[in-house]
Amino acid sequence: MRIDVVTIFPAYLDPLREALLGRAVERGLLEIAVHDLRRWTHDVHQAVDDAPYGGGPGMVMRPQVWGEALDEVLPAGPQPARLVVPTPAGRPFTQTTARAWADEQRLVFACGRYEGIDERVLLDARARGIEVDEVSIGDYVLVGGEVAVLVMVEAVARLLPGVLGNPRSAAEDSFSDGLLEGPSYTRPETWRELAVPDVLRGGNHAAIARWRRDRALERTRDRRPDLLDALPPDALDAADRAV
Ligand SMILES: CN1CCCC[C@@H]1Cn1ccc2ccc(-c3n[nH]c(N)c3C#N)cc21
Repeated sequence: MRIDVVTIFPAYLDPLREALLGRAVERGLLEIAVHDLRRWTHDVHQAVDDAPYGGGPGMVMRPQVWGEALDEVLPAGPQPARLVVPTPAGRPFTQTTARAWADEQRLVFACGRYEGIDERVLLDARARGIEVDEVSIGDYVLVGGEVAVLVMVEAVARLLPGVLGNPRSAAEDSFSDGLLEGPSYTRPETWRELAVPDVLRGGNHAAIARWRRDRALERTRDRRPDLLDALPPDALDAADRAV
């Protein structure tokens, strides 16, 4: 997979060079290119924004600059690509989204700032046959799209073959079965007079699996009952329903 990110703050994306993702890039498991949007300005001030038509607070990002940038970074043509535009007005970005995008050959992220990007940029991309997803990482307001891109790139990249040391991690993590993950423990057996639950030290794998499922069901019911409601009818067996 190749990932391109267009932004006026390239340094915001430096964390993509660190740790797990940095190693995955070094190993050639994915490519990441970050582009400074000001590269496609032509004026001495490198202006990327202008006042909004219709008035209102703040500024809007200019279509000309974004159009030239995306013409170069995301040329229409045979190679399928998906343009992702983070916005608080977007559809929710979920683990399901991450899984779907993990199958893409190319993802291009357009990081807006100010009040956002002129709508015609998205209309033009769609008119050129490019898939455009406007997505939000949560119901709160950020200052720009860069942090959302860090979140989404990590969520997608960790699903790519070979990126995680143990492929079971991605298969078994939170949301994989529609539930939140339960509590985890490691050594020592007792810490500040708090003991690891006996079942986890007992070696009975069936009992451990049952205990973990019960804790995941309890936590999901307590913190995210909406996830329980969204499960398919046959997702919970009698033992689950007794929790
Ligand atoms: C505040 N300011 C005026 C109101 C509109 C948004 C704007 C700031 N802003 C500009 C570009 C941009 C992109 C994403 C987000 C964003 N916020 N919250 C999310 N879950 C986001 C995502 N994903 C915010 C952005």
